[in-house]
Amino acid sequence: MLAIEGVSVAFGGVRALEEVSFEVPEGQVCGVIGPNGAGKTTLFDVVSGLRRPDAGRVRLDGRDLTGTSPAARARAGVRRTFQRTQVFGRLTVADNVLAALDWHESDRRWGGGGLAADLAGWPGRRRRERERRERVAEVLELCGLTPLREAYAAALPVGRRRLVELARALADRPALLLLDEPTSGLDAAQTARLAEVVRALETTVLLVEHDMGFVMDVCDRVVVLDLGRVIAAGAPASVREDPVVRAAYLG
Ligand SMILES: Nc1ncnc2c1ncn2[C@@H]1O[C@H](COP(=O)(O)OP(=O)(O)OP(=O)(O)O)[C@@H](O)[C@H]1O
Repeated sequence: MLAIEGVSVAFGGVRALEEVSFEVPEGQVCGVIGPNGAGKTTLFDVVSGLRRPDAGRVRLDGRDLTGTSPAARARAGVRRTFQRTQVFGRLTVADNVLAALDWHESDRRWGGGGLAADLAGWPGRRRRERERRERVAEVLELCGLTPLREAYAAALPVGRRRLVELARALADRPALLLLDEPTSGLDAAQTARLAEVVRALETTVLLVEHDMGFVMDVCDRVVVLDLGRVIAAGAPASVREDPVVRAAYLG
C-alpha cells in the first residue's frame, strides 16, 4: 500500500501542496487530477523522490521512503514512466523488456562473486534465464505486444511505444507503478487500448492525467487536487458528481 501522509511543499510563497494525505491500497489504480497548477506534478515528484517535501511522509508497504533518492526507491520497487517515452529504439520489443529485467536484477545483486561463483552458479543461471524469458513473454502478453515482440521499438507508433515502456516498467513486478500523463500524444484508439491494459494490471498504480475520460475509466479511486489541497477523493462516479470538483474545474 502507498500512503501519502500530510505532505506539504512550498515554492517561496506558493503552497504547491498543503497537508496532502491519501492512501492507495495494494493492487488499486489511483488517479490524481486537478486544474492547472493544482500540484499534481509536485506530488508525483515527491512520490518518485525527485523532490523532498517540507513536511509529511511517503510510505510504501509501511516502509518510510521520505527523503530517499529515486535510485533507492527503484530498489524498493518503484517504477515510473515518462510523458516522453523512454525505450531503446534499436532493440526489439522483447529485448527492451529483457533489458529492463536484467537492469533491475543486476542492480539488486551487484557485488558479483567472480568466475568461480559464475561456474558454481551455472545450473541456477540457466534456470534463471528460462524464468526471465517466461516473464518477458508474460508481460508482452499482458500489454498486448506478443505479435510485435520481434519488431524494433523505433519503428512503432507512439501508442505502441508507450505500451513497451509500460511493459518495461512491469517486468520485475514493481511494488508501485507511477504513470505520468500516460495518454499524452495518444489518439482515441491508442488511449482505449492503454486503458484496457491498465485495468488488467494487478499492480498498485498512481497516475497523473489530464484526460478525464481515461481516469474515470481505469481508476478505482480518484484524488482531486486544487491549489495544493485535496478537495475530493473517492470512486470515479462520486468524484465526477461532486459539486466542489465541478466548481474547481469551471473556475
Ligand atoms: N520549481 C518551481 N518553482 C516555483 N513554483 C513552482 C515550481 N514548480 C511548481 N510551482 C508552482 O507550484 C504550483 C503547483 O504546480 P504543479 O506543476 O505541481 O501543478 P500541476 O497540477 O502539475 O499543473 P499542470 O496541470 O499545469 O501541470 C503552481 O502554482 C506552480 O506554479
